[in-house]
Amino acid sequence: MKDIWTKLQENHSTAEGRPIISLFDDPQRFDRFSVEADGLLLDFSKTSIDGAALDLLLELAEVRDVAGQRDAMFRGERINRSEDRAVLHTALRAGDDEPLVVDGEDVRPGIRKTLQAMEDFAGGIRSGRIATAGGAAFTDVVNIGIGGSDLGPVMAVRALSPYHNGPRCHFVSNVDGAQISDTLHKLDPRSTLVIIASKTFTTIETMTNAETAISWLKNALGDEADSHLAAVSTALDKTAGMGISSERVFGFADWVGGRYSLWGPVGLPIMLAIGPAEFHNLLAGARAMDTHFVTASAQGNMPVLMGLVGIWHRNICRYPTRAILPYDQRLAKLPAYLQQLDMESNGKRVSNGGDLLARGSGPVVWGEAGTNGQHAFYQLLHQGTEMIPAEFLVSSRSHEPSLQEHHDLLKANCLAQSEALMLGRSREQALEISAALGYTGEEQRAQAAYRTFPGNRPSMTLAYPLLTPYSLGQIIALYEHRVFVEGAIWGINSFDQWGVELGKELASALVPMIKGASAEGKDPSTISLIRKLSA
Ligand SMILES: O=P(O)(O)OC[C@H]1O[C@H](O)[C@H](O)[C@@H](O)[C@@H]1O
Repeated sequence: MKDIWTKLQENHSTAEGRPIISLFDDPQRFDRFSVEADGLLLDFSKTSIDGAALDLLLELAEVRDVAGQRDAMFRGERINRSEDRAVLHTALRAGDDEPLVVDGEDVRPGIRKTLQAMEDFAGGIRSGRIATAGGAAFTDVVNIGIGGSDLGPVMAVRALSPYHNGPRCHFVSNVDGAQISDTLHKLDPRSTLVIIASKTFTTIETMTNAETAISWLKNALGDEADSHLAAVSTALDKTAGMGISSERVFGFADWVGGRYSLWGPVGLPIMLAIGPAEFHNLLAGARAMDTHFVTASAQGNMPVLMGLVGIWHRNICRYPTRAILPYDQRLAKLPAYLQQLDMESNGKRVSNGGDLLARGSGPVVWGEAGTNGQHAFYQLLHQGTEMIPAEFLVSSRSHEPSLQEHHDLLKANCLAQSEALMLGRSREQALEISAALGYTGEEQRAQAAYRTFPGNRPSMTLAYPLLTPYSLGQIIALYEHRVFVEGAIWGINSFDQWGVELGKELASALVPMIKGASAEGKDPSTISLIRKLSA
């Protein structure tokens, strides 16, 4: 019997060259190839997936037991096999009283306690009750962290700027002294709170930046610098070693992956910026998406369908990348956030069991806020030699009602792009345009070729009412679960990240060589580069 992958491949080959627009001969196309959940709409009708392909994809999800794997995650089973850990970021936003036992212990009371501690602290800083060494209210917060201890808060704080009513938040991630220097330069240590965020509290970039920031505080405040510090980590022994007092440390457990951690203490800058009540709305949005993911049938399940479209594009159409295109300037950091979420989770070449994968896994994820991207790389999307499935995000309403003209233009541009990608412009139309411009003969042919758009390029559009804490929570959780669905189908561990280790080890060994120690044993390229960089 043919396996589903073969059947999918055959479906694809048979339909090769069929215009996506022809699929709309089916008047039900939009309804069947879109899904709504709690105000969100995901339209994937502008893809080459037809009814038979969708049925096969749904069968694939069933054969791969996506639902069973999902339930195992929510139950707290140790699905992160290589690190022997549960995966329970969903528990941070569950708001649920039913016991959830991990390692013989109900984790719910601890989650509630930490959330309460975050609220007390954030509330205190925001009201001025927790004051600076000089007795004033903090005006600025600097979050020092990298990867999962940076990208979530950076993305969400920026996304939710209309809700900011707390201290200004700044972020330092890169070990490049330029970033911390540029950040601290514009701040006053006497009114600045520094949060050191690191799950492991060993990450060299964060530890180096933390030391620099602590010295900066100490130079201005002496022994009182401690009252301007807080930490977020799973390694409470290490935070104590840095001299951060325990009531300023917000812990979390190792069953929260770094790139899934903004729902707990790593989200402290978000709570400081928008306040505990709005932070709860962020959690509520994610919780609603969790409930949808757990309860909706596969046919109407947004993360499942989004994941299946991803599988179709990656494994059946063999497109190596996907573009994230938010028509929402406040989501400008979403592509960077999703790069870590998706590529660190699913950029794997071996299965959960340690065998080489038979087919491609996670694609390259990249993107930029629309409309800026239109004036940069969309040329390639429309007329380049690569096919790049595009994922548009756009809201019905904006936070700027007095600037309605802007939002109308934004929406029109978003829809124009998915339409142009799908429909393209035929050679006949292009010839007519060239003729109207006065070109004839060979020149008309060439001018028409420049103006021809092949079309038939797939896209999905995620539409949401307005970018609020609630809808942002829904959107992030949607993408988390989409990554989960794809990883479950590929049979990989989406929750480890061994691929980042080798570079870290080699960097530690190279530091003395950069400082002048012998580089003997290194390859000739590295030796020559050390010499050049030491000059
Ligand atoms: O939070 P930390 O322990 O400092 O880790 C920060 C980041 O660095 C690591 O190298 C991982 O690749 C990321 O998954 C992680 O988010």
